Amino acid sequence: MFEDRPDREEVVLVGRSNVGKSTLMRELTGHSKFTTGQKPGVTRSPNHFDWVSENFMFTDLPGFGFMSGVEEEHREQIKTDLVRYIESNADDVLAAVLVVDGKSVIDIIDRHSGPDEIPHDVELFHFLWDLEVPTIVAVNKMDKVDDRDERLDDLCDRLGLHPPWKQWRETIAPISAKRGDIDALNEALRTQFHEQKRDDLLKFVS
Ligand SMILES: Nc1nc2c(ncn2[C@@H]2O[C@H](COP(=O)(O)OP(=O)(O)OP(=O)(O)O)[C@@H](O)[C@H]2O)c(=O)[nH]1
Repeated sequence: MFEDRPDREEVVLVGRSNVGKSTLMRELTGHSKFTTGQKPGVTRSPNHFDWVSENFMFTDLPGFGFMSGVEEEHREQIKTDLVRYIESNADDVLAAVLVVDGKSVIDIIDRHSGPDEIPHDVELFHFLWDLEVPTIVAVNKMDKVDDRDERLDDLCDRLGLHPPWKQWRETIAPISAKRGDIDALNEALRTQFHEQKRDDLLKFVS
């Protein structure tokens, strides 16, 4: 299990290994001390960092899904830990950012879809929604994608959101963390927070 969770509200980052979570964390927080690299599965335990302008922190949770050289049993353990972490902290989790690789996500989802199999990304997305954690899918590495709209519409379709993707801008955020192009994600986070604050206020007055 993960330990030492600071008592603060947080935005959690989840996603398969090598989708660019550490690169994105660096962009979001301005911190430079993240391990990035080609080796899948580099991130192993949660990293907590403050967002520059807001009073909450980002938590980078370990990579899950396919990790070469990591046994199935260990991968399952990582996934179980991730699920437990979110379940037990759901009240303090302001939002979740599910990071996917825009170039490969559709292929990966389609390869793992079957009568007895739900792809990890899709499973996690629904799991977060069921927990009522506002969830944003950060579609990273868009600099490598040519058919942008088509790809994003396909992703909506796989996640059970009606295309076109443009009507889901508070949920689908195409970005390129490596190029520092994360405006769509910042915008989606702001929208989610405003909606949440409004809901809290409505609860308060009703
Ligand atoms: N083309 C492109 N490459 C990117 C982008 N973001 C990250 N990368 C590259 O993707 C690779 C993985 O990035 P990381 O940030 O280490 O990925 P991670 O998800 O933290 O990986 P784990 O630690 O395994 O969970 C690195 O080679 C990055 O340079 C992007 O927006 N575009």
